[in-house]
Amino acid sequence: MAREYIHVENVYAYTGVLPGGCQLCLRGEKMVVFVTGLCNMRCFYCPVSPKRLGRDVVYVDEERARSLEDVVLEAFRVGARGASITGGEPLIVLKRVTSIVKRLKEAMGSDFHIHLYTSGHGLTATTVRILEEAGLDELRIHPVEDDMWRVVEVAVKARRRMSVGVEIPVFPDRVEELKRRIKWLEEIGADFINLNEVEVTPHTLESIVVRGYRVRGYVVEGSYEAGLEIVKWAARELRRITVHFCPALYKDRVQHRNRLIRKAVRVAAHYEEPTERGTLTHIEAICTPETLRLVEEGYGVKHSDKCLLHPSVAEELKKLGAKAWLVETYPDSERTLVSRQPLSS
Ligand SMILES: C[S@@+](CC[C@H](N)C(=O)[O-])C[C@H]1O[C@@H](n2cnc3c(N)ncnc32)[C@H](O)[C@@H]1O
Ligand code: SF4
Repeated sequence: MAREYIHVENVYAYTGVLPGGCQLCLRGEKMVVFVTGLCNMRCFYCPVSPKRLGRDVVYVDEERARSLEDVVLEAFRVGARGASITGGEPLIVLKRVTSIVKRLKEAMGSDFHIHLYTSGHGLTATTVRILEEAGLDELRIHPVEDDMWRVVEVAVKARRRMSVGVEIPVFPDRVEELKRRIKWLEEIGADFINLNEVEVTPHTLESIVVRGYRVRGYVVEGSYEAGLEIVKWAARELRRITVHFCPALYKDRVQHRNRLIRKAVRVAAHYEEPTERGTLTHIEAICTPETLRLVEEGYGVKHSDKCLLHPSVAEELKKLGAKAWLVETYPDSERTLVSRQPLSS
């Protein structure tokens, strides 16, 4: 009998039980810990920004982290209920990964769900145990070369409680090969495979196109249809393994936006208003006796020669003819500017 198959256009398609990490990610409750930009692979489709790839730097969401405590602080700040650890190749800095996993579990509680991405390069039964003992909940392997698929079997055999699966971009000319691989994954007892719609960035465009793929917008044409076909096939043919397809539009629009919204709501200062896009707005006004009065009444703060005020006083400022701007920023610690418009317009 065929299994249930769930498809919400541009959100997801899956059969089986969604991996724990994906369930939290759907709600924007996972923070992303980029543990190093170092990587010994050279995937032609690698989406990691050239600003990070090859550099041994740590970021949490979009913030640079310089210590373990920076990572924990961000988890508290955004109210994360889990984390995904990625890179570069996280296993190159295994010690850093285990310290982060242990510290996050200690600070956020044992229910805080942590998954790790790896190409599997250098992954052995010992590494799997080390990761599991640190508290890792889920391992997602991206076998970059044909002979690296066997690493998945090593991990499945070595794990005791951790969930182990594969996560790879799905190229439209590899559907039949992937079906064969997924059948094998089910046989060896892997828990899931996540198929990503292939994303294209300005720095991978050329290397993707020279291999004969067509690009539409920022994805490889046919990747969406290939992902859906594989999920439908798995619902019909397989019994146990979860097969999940994650469209790029969903990742970009929903996942990222939900994460920003959660962060904006948590970090907003008393003069900032979170928007439904996950940004923050405030009013920047030249300090005058009137705007300083609004500061004293609790609507804002004085910042050098400017008053930063809550958008709820916009109408009053317009009536006063105050020189002011409506400012929209991202909720990051730098408050990266999105737009700045005169209030009167
Ligand atoms: C960028 S990698 C970094 C972690 C690790 N080096 C790895 O390859 O798994 C994180 C995830 O992105 C996926 N990925 C890589 N290139 C992609 C692309 N162009 N589109 C969508 N997903 C991609 C990988 O399969 C992996 O699951
Ligand atoms: S293994 Fe991961 S980080 Fe390294 S090049 Fe490939 S996709 Fe990029």
